[in-house]
Amino acid sequence: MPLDISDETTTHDRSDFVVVANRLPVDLDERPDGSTAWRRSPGGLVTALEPVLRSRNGCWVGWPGVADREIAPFTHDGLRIHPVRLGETDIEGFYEGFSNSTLWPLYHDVVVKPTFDREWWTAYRDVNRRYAQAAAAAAAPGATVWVHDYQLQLVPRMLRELRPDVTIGFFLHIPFPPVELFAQLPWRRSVMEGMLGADLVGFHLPGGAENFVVLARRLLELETRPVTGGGGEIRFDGRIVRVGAFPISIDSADMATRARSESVRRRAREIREDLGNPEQILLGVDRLDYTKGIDLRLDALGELYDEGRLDPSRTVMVQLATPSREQVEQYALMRTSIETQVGRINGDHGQLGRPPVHYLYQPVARDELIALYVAADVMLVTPLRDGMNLVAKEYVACRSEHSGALVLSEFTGAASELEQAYLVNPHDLDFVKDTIVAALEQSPEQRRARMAALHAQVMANDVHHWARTFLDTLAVSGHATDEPPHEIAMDWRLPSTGPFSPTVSPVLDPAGAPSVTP
Ligand SMILES: O=P(O)(O)OC[C@H]1O[C@H](O[C@H]2O[C@H](CO)[C@@H](O)[C@H](O)[C@H]2O)[C@H](O)[C@@H](O)[C@@H]1O
Ligand SMILES: Cc1cn([C@@H]2O[C@H](COP(=O)(O)OP(=O)(O)O)[C@@H](O)[C@H]2O)c(=O)[nH]c1=O
Repeated sequence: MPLDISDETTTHDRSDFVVVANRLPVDLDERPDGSTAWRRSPGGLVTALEPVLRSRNGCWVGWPGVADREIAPFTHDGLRIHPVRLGETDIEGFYEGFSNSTLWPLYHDVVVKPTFDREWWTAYRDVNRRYAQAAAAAAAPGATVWVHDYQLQLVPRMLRELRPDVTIGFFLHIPFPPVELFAQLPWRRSVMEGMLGADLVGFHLPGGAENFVVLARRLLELETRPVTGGGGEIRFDGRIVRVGAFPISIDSADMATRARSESVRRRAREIREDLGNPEQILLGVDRLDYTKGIDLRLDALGELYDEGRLDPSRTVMVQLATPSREQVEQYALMRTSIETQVGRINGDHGQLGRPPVHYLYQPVARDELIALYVAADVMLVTPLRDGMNLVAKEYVACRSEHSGALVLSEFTGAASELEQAYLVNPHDLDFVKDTIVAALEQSPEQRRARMAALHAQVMANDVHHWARTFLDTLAVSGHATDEPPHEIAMDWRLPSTGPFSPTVSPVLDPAGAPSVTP
């Protein structure tokens, strides 16, 4: 039933632009002495959306990262925040369970086996309803509400029921899987219908958009129309839902400016000294997640030292791993396994005070991270699957002088744009090893040519461009009526599917015959 928004006493607190995401941009840090402070939340979604919200003066609806805290709306560092309360059992069923032990592995190519649990689904549905209610309360009449990511796929439809007056965008930050994988989900129909509550559904890559349209046709038997270049239109519930690809990015100019600052340059020199002035520094920067391929790059490095192809006194590696989803079993297992690998390499190849692998399991502050990007000669980004991977773009943005090299997995969204990187299949260990050596040994001319092309790409396609193209398309998509789907110019699409198009369903059926029963 639609929500009554006529209450004059509350409408002044409502926003014309509302971002809804599982996490707020800041987490509440509860310290052992009982004091609290707000600190930046982990992950690329926050990195990307924070500057967008800041420039559009909207409000952010999300969870403050701790259980059972009732916090009234407030402003933090110029950002308007609307916290959503989650209890311990919500966190277990909705966040650790359905979001991160069902959807996350399913959408990332079942890198680990997803668990299908009916109680988690109930928790997911209940918590999605709470987010929809919070968004409905925060949105001004006729507002634009932008819902984000796999944790909140039911929110668009629930929100539309509460607030038919608002325009709703939905963006998925992780890969959207092919039909064969998605069809495993027992609640596949409800999830699809939840997302179809939006006026515009966005993905990083055309492959994800195409998978979604194919599913709408085959699973829900909806009328769809593909649009040249990926995505399309879907007729659902008397409306036209648009679907497209919008590759996310970073605040490139801000990153480049910070990287050029004297304080960051000085810190980069100190880091090199602290590491014992090695000739070359390799760098990995990830949330500690089994999708990121940290283990694979350590395997490659270990073998290169074992075989004498790299000298541990001349080439060292820094691996930052932000703690992530620590209550989920697979993450705890991955941590143990990575730390065993680091210990093995350092045990075999280190000297007193000179470990070849410098490993930190802690979040690292922004300026320290940028100094590490500036110090690193080769950046290693080797996920098995990743929606985008902003770390790759951040490293490139920091290389205004066109130095350094990026080794990048083909299975990241970023690979479709960063074609001048050293692209690798992370499963091909010998190729990864050869590529790391090639990146370290590249000539200054090769280095400059590759990095100049990469840097130009990232500087020209920043996060403001991403937000603008999505929101401009949403503005013309909102409240589309039930006319037959028509050909539209998708000039906001990604121009190419990149070197490898991993998420396109191989069973795309132009005739549209449903082969999956709902
Ligand atoms: O909130 P957490 O469970 O701690 O996880 C952090 C975020 O991880 C994921 O990030 C994704 O978004 C990035 C920006 O689009 C993209 O570059 C990356 O490839 C994705 O993995 C997750 O999707 C977010 O919801 C989380 O906040
Ligand atoms: C390790 C580390 C990272 N960051 C920042 O986190 C994001 C990571 O975004 P990405 O898209 O690469 O991947 P996920 O969203 O995590 O799946 C990026 O902006 C990093 O700069 C950080 O601030 N501090 C850290 O220690």
